[in-house]
Amino acid sequence: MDDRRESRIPRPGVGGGAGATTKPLEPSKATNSAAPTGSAMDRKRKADAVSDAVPDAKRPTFSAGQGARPTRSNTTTGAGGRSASVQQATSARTGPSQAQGASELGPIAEESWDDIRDKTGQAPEDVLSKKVAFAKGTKPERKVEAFVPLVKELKALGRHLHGSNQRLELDVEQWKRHSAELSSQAEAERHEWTAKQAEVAKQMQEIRELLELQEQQNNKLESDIKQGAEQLAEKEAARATLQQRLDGVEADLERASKQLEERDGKVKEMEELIRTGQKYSTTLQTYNTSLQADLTAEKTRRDEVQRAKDELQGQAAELGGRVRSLEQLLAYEREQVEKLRNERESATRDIAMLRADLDNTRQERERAVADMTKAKDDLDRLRTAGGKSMETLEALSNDKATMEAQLSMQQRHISSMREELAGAKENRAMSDALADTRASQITELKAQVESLQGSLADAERRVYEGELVRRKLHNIIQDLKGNIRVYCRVRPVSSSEASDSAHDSEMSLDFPAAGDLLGRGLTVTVNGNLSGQAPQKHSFAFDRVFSPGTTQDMVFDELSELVQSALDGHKVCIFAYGQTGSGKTFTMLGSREQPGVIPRAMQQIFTSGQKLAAQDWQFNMQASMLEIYNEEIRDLLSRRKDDSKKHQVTHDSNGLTTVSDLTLVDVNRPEAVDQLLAQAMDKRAVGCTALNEQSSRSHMVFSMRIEGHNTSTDAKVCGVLNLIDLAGSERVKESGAIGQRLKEAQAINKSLSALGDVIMALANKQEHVPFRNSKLTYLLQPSLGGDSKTLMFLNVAPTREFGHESLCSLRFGSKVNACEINVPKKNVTVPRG
Ligand SMILES: Nc1ncnc2c1ncn2[C@@H]1O[C@H](COP(=O)(O)OP(=O)(O)OP(=O)(O)O)[C@@H](O)[C@H]1O
Repeated sequence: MDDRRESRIPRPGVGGGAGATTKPLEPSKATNSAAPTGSAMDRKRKADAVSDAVPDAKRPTFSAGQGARPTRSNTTTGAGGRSASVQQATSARTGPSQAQGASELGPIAEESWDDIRDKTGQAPEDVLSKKVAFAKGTKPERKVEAFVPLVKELKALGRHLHGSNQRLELDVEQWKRHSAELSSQAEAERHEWTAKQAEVAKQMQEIRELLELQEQQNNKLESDIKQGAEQLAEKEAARATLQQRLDGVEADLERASKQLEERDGKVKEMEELIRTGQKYSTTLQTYNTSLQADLTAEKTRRDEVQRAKDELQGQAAELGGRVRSLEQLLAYEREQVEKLRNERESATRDIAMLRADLDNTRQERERAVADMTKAKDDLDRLRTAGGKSMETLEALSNDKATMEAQLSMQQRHISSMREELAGAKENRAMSDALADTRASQITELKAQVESLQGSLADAERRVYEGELVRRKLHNIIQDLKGNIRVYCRVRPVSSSEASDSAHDSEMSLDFPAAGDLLGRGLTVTVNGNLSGQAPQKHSFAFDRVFSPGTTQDMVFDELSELVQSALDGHKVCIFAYGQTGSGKTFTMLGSREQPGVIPRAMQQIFTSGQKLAAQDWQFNMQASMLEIYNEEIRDLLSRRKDDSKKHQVTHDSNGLTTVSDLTLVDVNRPEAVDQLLAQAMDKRAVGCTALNEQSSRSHMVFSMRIEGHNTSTDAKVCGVLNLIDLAGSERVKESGAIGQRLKEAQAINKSLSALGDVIMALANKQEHVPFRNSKLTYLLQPSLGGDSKTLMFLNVAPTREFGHESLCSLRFGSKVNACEINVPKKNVTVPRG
């Protein structure tokens, strides 16, 4: 493009007319072209400087950078030529005037300024400033002569200047033409440029758009890359965390395996636990499939267990009977053996006597035989002597006959004795055999008795285990159902009720003696409202029913697992509800001789905590105690005398409750809790009512926060145990309350009624549950509507006198039992690393 433009630019100079074209001018060439002009040209230009000064300055100058414009060096390139042409042109145009001047001045006018300058080396200024001085008396012709060279010079200079002027005018014209040409070219080029610019602008726009697109894509790519990098970093972090966890798990595994090695002795126990856990997990899986089916299955199983239990108990009773009859048989057999042994001994004695008799008889016989032989000998001697008298012979014959009779008698006797002896021997053999048989029978019976005793123990153990399984399954079902558990406890008839005829001490409650509802059901009989109306029976079933004979120990046994779960990180809430004087305080606090749930729970928590220390668990426990009296919270552990502070209840998102400005005491042994309880009981509002000498006039809340940390696994648990003794509901009319007592009773009844409303709303699954209607319900909110394991003791008085109150309480208990709360949740943190 530049080349094209340069080629169109006219170049003034020698042979260069207005339309003449020149070769494109390259800066290097332009510079080089100036060089060969040599110093002579430079000198000439210097000499021209004065004459050319003005016109040259007015001439357009070009620079190589402007392309089309010839540079000064360009003009220099053709300087010689241009000067010559200008001179020629000038001389051609100025010819007449010069000729005219020559004609006036004669030969003076023929010399040109260039010649003068070359000859004299003068500059125009030198000529113009020349002064001519004459000595006095110089002749005018001399003076004229003196002026002639100066005039010549001045004329030559004048011509030169005129020529220069004409040359300049020519140049100006040329330049004007050239300029017009250039302008049109420039205009064309400008159009071209504008079009090209537009095109370029369009292209630029396109490029810009492309760039923007590219930019957007780049940005997108960058953000993708950034995102990818972030994801990568996240993944890397996750991987690192997982690696850490893996390392941690590996370390844990290593530690665990070491611990396993160390705790080899506990393996059996753990295996047992694992087996039980597997059993539970199988059962739980079954339960998860269908709770209802599981419930039925559980009922069936429980029935089966119950049947099995009954059967086993029957078997046990039967086995016991059999054992007893076998023992009797054994005693009889022993007697028989003893008898036979005696008989055998007497037979042995008889045989010895018979043997002695036999020996005697044998000796007598031998003697008789000897006598007979002697008599025979005598007879023979007498016969031989022939002379013996007939009398002697007869006498001898008689003797012989007698002796023979004696002999045969003795022989008979001997044979009978022999028979007797054989019989006795037989008897003895028989009794020996019988004794052996009896002895083996006795051994067999003994083995039987032992095995029966074993199976009896086994059956008893199975019954016990079945009962344990039943209870555990029941607990699991309760947890799965998320119900509030209800244990009903009936207190015994008090001595005053029994002795005072003013009281109707007849029992209003019955308990099933066998069957499915054994230990779970009860029936209340209430007198008809109208006189003559028959008493009415109402049956109820709860998670557990404790009849009046149940000891504190037995009651606690039933809830110790629940208490234990507070150590495992659960929130546990146990509260006692019932009419005044029904045994709530006795159940929760008890007496020194018969401690209740709170002291026993503390004992268990501390003992279990100590046991768990062997497995590297450390526990930190904090207790607080408050009472809600006339709808105001009071700190029972505050040591301030005038504790008029207003306490506010707040619940956090984890369901943990905080009461502002409440005294928290670190406890690490049960005795410390005993002291706190004693201190709190001193402060608690208690009064005497017509129905209870030591009636609690406030709701008392004992709260213990248990934080556990396993130093080897870094696992953490945070459990809460809330144990609450509510004030008793009462009929104001019957309690005889007036004044302050009346106000207290009204506040108590109001808050209990608010509790009833909350329970109803929960049971009916209402959207709004009015927890905020009383301090008590607001405080219990996480236990009633949250994820606590909650148990309510329903305390009931046993006699007909309180039949109606008992019926109300039992109905309320049924409602509570049907209340569903969230499934209890453990608050456990297991380390990630
Ligand atoms: N299971 C029980 N065995 C023996 N005595 C009991 C039993 N339950 C309650 N009692 C006795 O009955 C009386 C009233 O019991 P308690 O004070 O515990 O009732 P309460 O429900 O707390 O009454 P209130 O609501 O008025 O405070 C007490 O003397 C207590 O010792």
